[in-house]
Amino acid sequence: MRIHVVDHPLVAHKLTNLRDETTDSPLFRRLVDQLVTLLAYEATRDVRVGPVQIVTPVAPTSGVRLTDPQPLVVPILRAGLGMLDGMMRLLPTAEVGFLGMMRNEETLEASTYAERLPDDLSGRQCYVLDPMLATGGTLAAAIKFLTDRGADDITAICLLAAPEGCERIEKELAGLDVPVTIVTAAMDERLNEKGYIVPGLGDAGDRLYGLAG
Ligand SMILES: O=P(O)(O)OC[C@H]1O[C@H](OP(=O)(O)OP(=O)(O)O)[C@H](O)[C@@H]1O
Ligand SMILES: O=c1cc[nH]c(=O)[nH]1
Ligand SMILES: [Mg+2]
Repeated sequence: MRIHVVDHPLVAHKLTNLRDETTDSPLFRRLVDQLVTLLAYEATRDVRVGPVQIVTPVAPTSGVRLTDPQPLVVPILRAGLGMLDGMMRLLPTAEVGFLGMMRNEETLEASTYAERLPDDLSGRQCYVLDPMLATGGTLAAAIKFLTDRGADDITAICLLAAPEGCERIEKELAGLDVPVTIVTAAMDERLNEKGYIVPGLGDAGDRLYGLAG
């Protein structure tokens, strides 16, 4: 598993504002949108392209275009939905599959409550969107879901990651012969006793959409 922490002053600036507890939901949503576009630029460094011939108004030339099958973007509901528009701005021809997952806040175990994905993901580059990689339970389950469908190339874009969660994913994916890359704006210090990322930004879903009740 490869972990790429994006080191860029604009990312750091926007992340600081995102973390700030005085940032309200409308600004939080805008910052998530802007951050994901910056992270996606790094995350798509290996997106598959193939050569094409075109003619400019001046002369014929060669270039590249994204190849089929188009990449699949998979936001993890609920909070990952806040990252979808920013990702699609960069990859407008991508297809979108959905996974609804929820972490039990007592046991910290993730469960899946919704799924709408293509049946066969072999040969597809999959980009999973989830702002928080905390214990890693949610992302590990999502990656297994995708590999069970044949995905063979997975990149997860997370705004924040915790070292404990990355270690867990590494362990759970040992033996899985699929390249997995995690792209994040920051590797935070640790988890607290409630499984929240420290310093983190609180509950991403609640800050995007309000309390789930
Ligand atoms: O790494 P983990 O310990 O599994 O935690 C991370 C998950 O927790 C949050 O989702 P949550 O369950 O709060 O659902 P929500 O997006 O609907 O708020 C977050 O959006 C991640 O999906
Ligand atoms: O810090 C955390 C951990 C899990 N989910 C969140 O939204 N925030
Ligand atoms: Mg939540």
